[in-house]
Amino acid sequence: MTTDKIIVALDVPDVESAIALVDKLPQVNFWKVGLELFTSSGPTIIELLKSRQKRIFLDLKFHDIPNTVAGACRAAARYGVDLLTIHATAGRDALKAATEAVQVGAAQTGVEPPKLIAVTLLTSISSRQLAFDLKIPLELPEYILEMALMAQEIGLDGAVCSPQEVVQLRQTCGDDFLLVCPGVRPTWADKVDQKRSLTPAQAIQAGADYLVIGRPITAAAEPDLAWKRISEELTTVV
Ligand SMILES: O=C(O)c1cc(=O)[nH]c(=O)n1[C@@H]1O[C@H](COP(=O)(O)O)[C@@H](O)[C@H]1O
Repeated sequence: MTTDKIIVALDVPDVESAIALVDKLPQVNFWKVGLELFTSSGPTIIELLKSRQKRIFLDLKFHDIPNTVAGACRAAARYGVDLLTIHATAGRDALKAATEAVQVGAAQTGVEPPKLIAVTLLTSISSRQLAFDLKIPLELPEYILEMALMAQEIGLDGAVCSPQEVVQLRQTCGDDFLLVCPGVRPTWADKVDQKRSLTPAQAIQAGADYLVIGRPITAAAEPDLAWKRISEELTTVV
């Protein structure tokens, strides 16, 4: 089912709000725990999601020296989550250390290692910001491709990119490389801080493996209605 490709971002301040949302949307099978929720509540939310048989994307976007990243990846992999993020800009050595560390961590608790995916360039960054603020001299699509190819060469399972880059990355990185896309906006939702977005139907059509959607659902007056509208949109995708 196409709705299995939607990961809903649990960007809420505490466990109580998170679980209220999870219970309000029983049809959602894949949830993302990110920096806000994990920083406020720690692994409790992981246990609660697991007890409800949910899949989990632990989005902690590690970005540090290889030794520190490896330690964090070992710890995260012990939880038995499905997806885990690291910034590609942590560099080649940190990415390599992370790929080894998730195997070690998972083996320590006898769980499946998470798919490790590299954030290529945050979807809140525009071409202009890439050039003028970050001083990256490459064109944005080329920069994203370089980040994804480095991650793939090192052995990561996939990349986080905006839906606008999916066609190019799919062509170059092939079908086995996971492409996880935030920055997804139905036509009726506000883009807010997302700079490189497409609609859910366009993102799936482009070839995204997963769509990460937060506020269009979680900040809606009626989250279940928002989910239903997105699910209906996706039924139009062939
Ligand atoms: O790694 C991510 O999930 C991520 C990467 C990125 O480049 N952009 C991005 O928005 N995200 C996450 O995706 C979610 C998007 O949320 P909404 O903008 O509310 O749909 C947030 O939880 C972000 O932390």
